[in-house]
Amino acid sequence: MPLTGEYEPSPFDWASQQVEKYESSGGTEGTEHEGKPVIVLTTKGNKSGKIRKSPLMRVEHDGTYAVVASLGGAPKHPVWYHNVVANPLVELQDGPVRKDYTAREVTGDEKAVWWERAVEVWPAYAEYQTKTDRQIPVFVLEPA
Ligand SMILES: C[C@H](OP(=O)(O)OC[C@@H](O)[C@@H](O)[C@@H](O)Cn1c2nc(=O)[nH]c(=O)c-2cc2ccc(O)cc21)C(=O)N[C@@H](CCC(=O)N[C@@H](CCC(=O)O)C(=O)O)C(=O)O
Repeated sequence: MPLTGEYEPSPFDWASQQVEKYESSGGTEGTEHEGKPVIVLTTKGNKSGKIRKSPLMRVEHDGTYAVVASLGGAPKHPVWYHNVVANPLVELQDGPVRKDYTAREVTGDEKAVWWERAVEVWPAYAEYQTKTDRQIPVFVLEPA
């Protein structure tokens, strides 16, 4: 069941413009960042109830995805993290395919496996983690 509510574009112009290009092209344009694949995560605002969309690096294994709340190694989590914690039912668009997923934050060995997969796709994640004491969260998204 798709998330419903009023869509509020990100105030980060490059992010909202990438979402716009991604969605208006049916997932055929705006699907990369520095040559690497990107997905669009749709979440429900945990305070406003608005629909929020975040382009994120694509980390996938056997039909399961992971999203990494890195925000470039900033001291605080991206706010979409709090949306997912509050409302684990999310949507993920990968190219032309958009589906519902249930997100859960992973820890320990399971996180280590997904972190390795994430760094393989986007090595900068490892660098981001060295920039902050914050443990960069990873969610695994399983088909809802
Ligand atoms: C700027 C802020 O965005 P954010 O949710 O913190 O997310 C910041 C970034 O993570 C987000 O822009 C990502 O898309 C950036 N980004 C990546 N960010 C990552 O964290 N990981 C990635 O792998 C990643 C890849 C990526 C690739 C391409 C690209 O263009 C951007 C990429 C934002 O949207 N703030 C809104 C509020 C958004 C919101 O969700 N509000 C909630 C309340 C949230 C709360 O305060 O609890 C609500 O509506 O209820 C505002 O200030 O009005």
